[in-house]
Amino acid sequence: MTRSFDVATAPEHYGNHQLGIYAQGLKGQLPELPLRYEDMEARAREVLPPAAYWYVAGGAGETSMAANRSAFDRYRLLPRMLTDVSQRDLGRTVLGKRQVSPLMIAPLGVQEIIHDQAELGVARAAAAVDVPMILSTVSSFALEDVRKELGTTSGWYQLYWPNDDALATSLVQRAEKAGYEAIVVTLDTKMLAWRERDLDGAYLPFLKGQGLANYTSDPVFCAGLEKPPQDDMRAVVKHWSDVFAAPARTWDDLARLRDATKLPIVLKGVLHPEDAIKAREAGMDGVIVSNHGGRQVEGSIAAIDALAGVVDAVGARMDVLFDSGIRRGADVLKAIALGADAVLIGRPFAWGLACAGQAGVEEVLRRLLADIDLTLALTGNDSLDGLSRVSLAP
Ligand SMILES: Cc1cc2nc3c(=O)[nH]c(=O)nc-3n(C[C@H](O)[C@H](O)[C@H](O)COP(=O)(O)O)c2cc1C
Ligand SMILES: CC(C)CC(=O)C(=O)O
Repeated sequence: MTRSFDVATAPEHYGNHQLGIYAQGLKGQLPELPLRYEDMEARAREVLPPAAYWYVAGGAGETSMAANRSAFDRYRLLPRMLTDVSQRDLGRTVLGKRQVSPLMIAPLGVQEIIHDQAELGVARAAAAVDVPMILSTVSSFALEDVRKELGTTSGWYQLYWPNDDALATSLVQRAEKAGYEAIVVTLDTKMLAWRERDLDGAYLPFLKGQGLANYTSDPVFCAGLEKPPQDDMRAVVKHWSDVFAAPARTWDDLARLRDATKLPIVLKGVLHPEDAIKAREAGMDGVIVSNHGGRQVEGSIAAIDALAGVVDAVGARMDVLFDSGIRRGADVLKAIALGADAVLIGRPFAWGLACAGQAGVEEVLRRLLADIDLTLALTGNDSLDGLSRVSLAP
């Protein structure tokens, strides 16, 4: 068996020198990035303006966000002993392509509020560790520019499906032309939820024109403006808010989107098994089980609790990915044991970006990979593909 995550990419942290991790102290590698997730978030809170910090940290209320974490504790790994774990394989096959690990970068909008490098820095970090990146529609740099930074690493494009079909087609076809390998359509954000943290500070970065690079670089979007975007930002924001929300969309509309691109389409924000079946019937290639990190429906089911139901409904026929609450290696193993093909990393990389830009994101991903690998070995497994529900306590 070949080891697909090459630890040689992080020899000073890891590899066959695990004792070295402790001797050296990972903190010394990047002092501005604390090791524990909570400390990393606390450091990000110190460096970010309060409104930006809360935009990332906040949810629609607090309980679903908390449940995304506490629900993980109800699933417990059941380690096995005396198996040969000298060679380990962290690879996963997603949409028919082998990835070196199960990690993907989740689509996070307006990264310029976190760090000047924004999506360009994240793409460079993703490329350094070969973790595929999903780029948000509401990004701070145009999708073509971000794609270039990824080099040979896979990129997927996340579509916020506008109410204008011509604009949707234009965005999707630009993504296809730029070399993105799949389209992710986010379903759970037909409108922004009641988010007290942002309402409190009257903070919505898009209303200041942030995160609109994919729109202002789009010919169809610009055709709806009287002046070039740089000459009238207020008109850009007004037009954006007119096209962004599409509350009337239903499953029937997917056929037009399916016809607009040859790329595989993955629906993000699916929690109900019957919606996963509808996705399959509509010719979709995968679903992402997610509650948007607790940012949309306060009181919703914890995402990890929705995973097994969706896997049982469609897992044999389409890819099922997962996000919302992944913070450490054990979380990744649990999601895979429950049937996820891959997992998306959200807020952890945002804190890495806030604390140390590209280097911070890279470090977050490397640490997570090291933790996944160690947890895999210590549970007696030599490959993530070998995990199943028997890897969890009954
Ligand atoms: C600041 C922020 C911005 C986000 N922007 C988007 C977005 O543009 N498109 C999207 O599909 N999801 C977006 N999400 C949701 C993430 O893709 C992902 O579902 C979520 O972060 C998972 O939760 P976790 O980060 O707590 O693990 C955003 C999340 C955050 C925190
Ligand atoms: C434009 C948005 C709705 C961005 C987003 O997905 C989020 O803030 O959660």
